[in-house]
Amino acid sequence: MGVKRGPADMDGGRADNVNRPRRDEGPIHTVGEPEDQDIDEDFSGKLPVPRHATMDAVARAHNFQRDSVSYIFGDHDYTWLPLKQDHESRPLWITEDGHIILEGFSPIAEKAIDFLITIAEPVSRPSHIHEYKLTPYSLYAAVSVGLETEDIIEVLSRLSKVPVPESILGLIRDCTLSYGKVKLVLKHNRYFVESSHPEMLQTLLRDQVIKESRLVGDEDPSAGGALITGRAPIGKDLTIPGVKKEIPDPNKPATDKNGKPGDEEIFAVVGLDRDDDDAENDDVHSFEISSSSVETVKKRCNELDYPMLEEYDFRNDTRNPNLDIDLKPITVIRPYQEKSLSKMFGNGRARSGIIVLPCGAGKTLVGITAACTVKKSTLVLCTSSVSVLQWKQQFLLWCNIKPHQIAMFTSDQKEKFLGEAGIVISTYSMVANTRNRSHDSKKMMDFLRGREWGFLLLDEVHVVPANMFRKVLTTIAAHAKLGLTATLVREDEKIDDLNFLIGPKLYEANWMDLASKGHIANVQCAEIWCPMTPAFYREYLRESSRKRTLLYVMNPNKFQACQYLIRYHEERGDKIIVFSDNVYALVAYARKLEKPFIYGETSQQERVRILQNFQHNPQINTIFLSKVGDTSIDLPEATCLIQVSSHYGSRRQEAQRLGRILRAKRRNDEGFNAFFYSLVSKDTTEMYYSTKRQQFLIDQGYAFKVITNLDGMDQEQDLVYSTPAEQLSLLQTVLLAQESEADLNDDVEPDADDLTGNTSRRTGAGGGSVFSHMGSSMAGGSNGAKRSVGGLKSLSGADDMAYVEYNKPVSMKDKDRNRGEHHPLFKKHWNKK
Ligand SMILES: Nc1ncnc2c1ncn2[C@@H]1O[C@H](COP(=O)(O)OP(=O)(O)OP(=O)(O)O)[C@@H](O)[C@H]1O
Repeated sequence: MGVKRGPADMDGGRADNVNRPRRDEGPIHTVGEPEDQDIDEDFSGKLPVPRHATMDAVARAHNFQRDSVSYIFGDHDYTWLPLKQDHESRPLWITEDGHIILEGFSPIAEKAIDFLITIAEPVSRPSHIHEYKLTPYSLYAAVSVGLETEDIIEVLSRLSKVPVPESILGLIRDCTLSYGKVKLVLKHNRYFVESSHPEMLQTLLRDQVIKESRLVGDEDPSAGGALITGRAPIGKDLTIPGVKKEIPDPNKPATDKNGKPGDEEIFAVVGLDRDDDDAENDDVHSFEISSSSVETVKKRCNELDYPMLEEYDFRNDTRNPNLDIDLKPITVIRPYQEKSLSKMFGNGRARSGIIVLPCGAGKTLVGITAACTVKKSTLVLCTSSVSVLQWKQQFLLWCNIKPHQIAMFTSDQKEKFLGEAGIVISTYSMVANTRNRSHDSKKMMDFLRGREWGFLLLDEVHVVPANMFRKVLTTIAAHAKLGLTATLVREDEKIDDLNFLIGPKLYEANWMDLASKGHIANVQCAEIWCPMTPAFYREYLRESSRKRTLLYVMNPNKFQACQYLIRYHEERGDKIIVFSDNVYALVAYARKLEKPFIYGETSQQERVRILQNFQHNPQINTIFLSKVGDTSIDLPEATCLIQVSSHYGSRRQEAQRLGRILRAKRRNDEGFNAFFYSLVSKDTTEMYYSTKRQQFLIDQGYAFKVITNLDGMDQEQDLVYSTPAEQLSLLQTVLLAQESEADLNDDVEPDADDLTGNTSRRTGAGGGSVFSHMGSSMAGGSNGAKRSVGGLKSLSGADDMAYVEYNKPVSMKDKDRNRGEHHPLFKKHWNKK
């Protein structure tokens, strides 16, 4: 996807073109800017022929005339689609390949967004135009949260400016008709494939793979492998009380004459749940499978188009003892936290799946509230022992659990809870590790393995390798699983694995939406281009690739930009975190600028001392952190982040880093903005990586302003490395440094679990959004970067920038206005103020 390019970078001979980011790779591209000339020249007025031949044929059949901007859209020029007569009152287009383009400014956008995130994957959500994609998984997720085939089709038709293509209708029917009819149920520590449609089970059993996974004999030897038949569990009293479902008329406009939302009943299907009337009266049939083949069977069922739904009827589970746990009366969950949980507990049972919330939006409390709802023994798995401790503290903070009911299982602590039910918090590697277990660990594993867990809470699911999940899931028998993450992106493109290992994505919050409502901070993002000094650049062109990294990170102009930004923001009263993945640079910068720093080898005592000073001492306003600070450091005082070196093209790391300032305490102060700067050495490979890294955040609607010249820096006194002699001495030091100093993978927490593997050098293909590759004019203003000579004052909102619109202070009233109906399960925890 993206901007179509002319033959092989025709401007390759330009002097400033060394390692220039490709135009179609990211935000350093604004349609209409002089830099686009090469594209115009390339095409010399001729319009490119789309690669998608069928699409083109259809376009021709519709007498479609391409216009002067068609080339920007390439294959994604859908202007030929026949519009309905009253299209202006409808907010979206849907294409044959399942892309949905939504007008974010439509009066019914908010409701349409609720519907779309339930049925489709958000691809890109800048302020004015959103892009979504329908996929089989997103449709499974829609069914699993209660939507039905015809509801999806009808609402989509009502909202669409164009007729919903036949291929999409087919996709929706194929993916939704059989989904949810077959369930995976855990009973008495044994797994059963269950359905009220015996013919479906018979079909599955005709498959060789499933047949081989079946355990025959236990249930009734005389039946010779016949299905087990019983009554369906009754869950009716737990469903959301009657929202009347009326099938809406697809031809009725979505808004009324005044452009206001028309009849709201079309949206009633969102949040509506399958009623279990049918199931209640039905017999259910099942067969047993072995626990080791659960994953194989799930995968096979997906392939056979009978994806299994995992639900846990926890209220009717009398076998597993209840856990006396509830949120404290003072705990108040936020609207989006409630919404995400209502997707999980929609029909009074617990569905397994993944909830995606931005960094700092309170995933921990979502997990804890889910545990308080299930009220059965819970196992929480996180990525490091630091997080284990934090989870325990958060449980004790938010709910009434007694300390003896909550146990930790790490390399240092191997506790069991007292009583029949309780909570264990551990790390993925403690549970997945099979080698060299100590005696205590073995005993603890027997404890974990020997019981049924009501609830398995999986933190930071995006970082855990699929094979580690497999080990965990085959070792631990859990009824309901909830995965939590902020960034459902992986550079190794293994996200789909999570769908069948954990379950579908149940909910994904919109970052911009939460920022505009004051739940996370507004952030101004900027990429600062620091020219390499001639001497550094000469060596950069000459050196091997590893040394090159050191040269562009240690560029004296970058040092100066960093120093200047620190001064500027300290004077404004900001608290600043400077990130450097490269430890050599981290130490060099921090020492030169006389600031404290923390990296993998810093002792726990020293860390605590530095962090406490940063939080409470007005003299310590800047700290330097290596990647050990990417996650698990909660510093709500921080309001500015400067990145001097980062981990290649990792979109996830960029988002996690941004997360450090999203929780800023001052976020609700009038006009408050947090700042996120990436310092990038110009004309080096760093620019390419930087562009890749920003992709995820751009898809969330963040705008990266590219600043090519920091106003006022040339008049600044006492900047470091300001004389040629100092710069030369720095260059010599860098040239004498070991090549290994350029490594980014050697900085590990002493007790960290190596979960990530080495995905660092792999860079993902980006988010694949049509809009993220286009200029701000296309994406509604807030997407895409604008190259400009920027002053810092203008960055703080003085200029007419796209992101000024996020500066509005948010009153509590505004926040309250967005409340809808509450789910009965969480009503008592809902904001009582
Ligand atoms: N409902 C709430 N009421 C008050 N404070 C809340 C609520 N939800 C979350 N918080 C606070 O927000 C902050 C961020 O929460 P948390 O650490 O759970 O975020 P997170 O989503 O896990 O972030 P990350 O992905 O960066 O780890 C914490 O200080 C937490 O106490």
